Amino acid sequence: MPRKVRISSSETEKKRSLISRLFTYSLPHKSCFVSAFFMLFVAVVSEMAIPWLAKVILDEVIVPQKFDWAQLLGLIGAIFAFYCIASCFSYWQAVTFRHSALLVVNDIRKELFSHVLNFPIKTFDRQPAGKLVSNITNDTESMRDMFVSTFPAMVQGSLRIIAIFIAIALLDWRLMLLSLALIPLLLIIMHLYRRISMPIFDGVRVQVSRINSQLNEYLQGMDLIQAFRREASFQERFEKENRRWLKFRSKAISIDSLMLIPLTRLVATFTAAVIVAWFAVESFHSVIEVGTLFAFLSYIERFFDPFRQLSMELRKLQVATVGSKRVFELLDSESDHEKHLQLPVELENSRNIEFRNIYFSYDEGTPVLKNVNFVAKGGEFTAIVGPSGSGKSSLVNLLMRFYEPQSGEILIGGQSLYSIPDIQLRELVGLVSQDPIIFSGSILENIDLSNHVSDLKTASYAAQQVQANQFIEKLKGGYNHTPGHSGTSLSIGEKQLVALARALSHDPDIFLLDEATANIDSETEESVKRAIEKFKDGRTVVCVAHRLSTIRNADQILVMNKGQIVQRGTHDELVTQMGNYRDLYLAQKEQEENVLLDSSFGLSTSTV
Ligand SMILES: Nc1ncnc2c1ncn2[C@@H]1O[C@H](COP(=O)(O)OP(=O)(O)OP(=O)(O)O)[C@@H](O)[C@H]1O
Repeated sequence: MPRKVRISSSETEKKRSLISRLFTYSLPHKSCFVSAFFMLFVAVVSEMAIPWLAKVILDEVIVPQKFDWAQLLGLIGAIFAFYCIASCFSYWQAVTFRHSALLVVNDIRKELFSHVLNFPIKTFDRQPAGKLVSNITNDTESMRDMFVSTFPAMVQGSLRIIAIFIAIALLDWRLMLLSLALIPLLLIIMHLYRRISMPIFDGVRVQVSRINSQLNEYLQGMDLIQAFRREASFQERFEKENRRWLKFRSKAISIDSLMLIPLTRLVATFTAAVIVAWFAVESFHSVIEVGTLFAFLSYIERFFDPFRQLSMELRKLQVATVGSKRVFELLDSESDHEKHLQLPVELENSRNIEFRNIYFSYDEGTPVLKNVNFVAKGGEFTAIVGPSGSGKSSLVNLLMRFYEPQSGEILIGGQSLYSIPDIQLRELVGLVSQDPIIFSGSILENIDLSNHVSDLKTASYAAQQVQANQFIEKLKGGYNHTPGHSGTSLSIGEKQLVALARALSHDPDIFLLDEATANIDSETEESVKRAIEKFKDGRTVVCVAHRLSTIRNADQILVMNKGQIVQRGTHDELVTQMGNYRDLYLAQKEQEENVLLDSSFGLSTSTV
C-alpha cells in the first residue's frame, strides 16, 4: 500500500496528500464503503422525490379539485414509500459508514502499535508516553470522524445540491439560475465561519489535551498531593484550566448559534421572499401552479442544509487532518521491523562481554561514558558500582542495545553486539531493570513474559531460585493471582522478586541486574546473592549495585566515576586501596552502624 507522504511546498498540497494517504486505509474495506455510498445515494434520491410528488398532488389533484382517488392514493402511497426508503437507507448508510470507519481505525491502531513496539528505546526519550497514548487513541479517533461523518456528509451534501438543482431546473430554469446566484453568497458565509471558528475550536482542542495531561499527572501523584496537603492548590490549578476550556467552549457555541444558523436562515428567508414575489408577478400574466411554488420552497429550504452541514464538517476535517499528520509522522518515524528477519550468528562458547574504548552520550556534547574498557568473563560475576549519575545504567543500556555508542566496540561471545539479531540477543540476556514493571495479568504471566505459553513449572522453578515462591504461594490464587493495575497490591520488593524470576525464566546465558536489590530487605538480598552464586555457573552475571553488600562476592568490581572506570578489582583488593571504592565502603559502613545504633537506642527506650 502506498503510505509515504509526498513532500510538497504548499500547505494545501500537504493537506491533500495527507487526506489521500488516509483514504488508502479505506481500500481494504472498499466493498463496505461502496455499499454505504449506494445506500446514501438511494436515500438522497428518495428524499428529493417527496417535494416533487407533493407538487403533483397539489397541482393535479387538490387545486383543480379533480379527486381521482386511485391517483391520489397512489401518490400518497408513493410519498409514504419514498419516505420509508429514505429513512431506512439513511439509517443503513449511517450504520455501514460507522462500521467501515471502525475497521479503518482498527487497522490504523494495529499498524501504529506494532510500529511503536519496534521503536528504538531512545525514541521514548523524545516522545512522552502521554503523547503516544494520545496519538494512538485521540488522533485515530479524529480520523474515524472523518470516515463516519465528514466524508459521507461531503458526498451527501454534494449529491443533495446536484439533485436539488436538477429538480429546480425541471420546474423552472430561470429559478435555477437564481439559486445558482446564491452559491457565491453561501460560500462567503462558509469561508467567514471557517476563519472565525477555526482558532476557537483549535483552542478547545488544545485545552482538552492540557486538561487530560494535567489530570494524568495529578492522578499519578495523588499520594504526594495528599501527603503534602496540596489538594486546594491543585484544585485551583485544575479549575483554572477548566475555566479556559469553558471560555473557548462558550465562544464556540456563540459562533455556531449566532453566525452559521442565523446567517443561512437570513439568506434562506430572503430567497423564499424573492421566490414568492416572483410567483406573485408571474400570477399577473398567467395562472401559477401552487404545487410548483410549494416544491420550490421545499427545495430551497433543503438547499441550505448541506452548506450548514459542510461548514461544520470542515472543522472536523481540520481536526482529522491534524490527527492524521501526527499519526503519519509517527508511522514514518524510525522503527526496526526487519530486526525479526535476521539469522542468528555463531557465538563462542564462553559468553564473555567486552567493552572496547566506548564513548557514549545521549545528547551531543554531554559525554556520559568516556573510554570504557572491560571484560566480563563467562562464568564470573562482574559488579559495577559508583555514585549516582556516574554512567552505570548507561552501560547496561548499551549492552541491551537500547542505544548505540558514538565510538568503540562491544563484543558478546566474540561477536560484535551489532551483528547479533535482536531475537537472539533478547534470548541471550535476562534483564532486571531499576523499575520492576508489572503488567496487567497474573503473576504467572508476568514471570513467563518471554515465553509464548505460560508454563507453571518453568515459572515456579525461576521463582524458587530467587525465593519469590515463598510470597507468591501465600497470595490468593498463588501464581494465578492478579496483582492489579501496575502491580499495586505488591510491595516494591515483591515486584523486584517477580522481575528477577522473569529474567531467569527463559534461562539466559547473561544475567544483567540494574539496581535489582535496591528495594529489597537484607533477608531477601541474601537469597538473591545465593541465587547469583548458583546462577553464575557457566553464565555471565553483570550487576549494577548501590549496596556494596550485594556485590561483595563479585569476581570483579568496576568502580565508575563521571563516566569512567576509575578502579577495578575484587572487594578485598579495593577496600585496601585508597580511592572511590574505599570511600563508598566506609560511608556505607558508617551509615549501617548509625542505623544499628538508632534501632538499638529505639529498642532500649521502648524497653525502658
Ligand atoms: N535517557 C537519557 N537521556 C539523556 N541523559 C540521560 C538519559 N539517561 C541518563 N542520562 C544522563 O546520563 C548520565 C548517567 O546516567 P546513568 O543513569 O547511567 O547513571 P547511573 O550511574 O546509573 O545513576 P543512578 O545510580 O542514579 O541510576 C546522567 O547524567 C544522566 O542524567
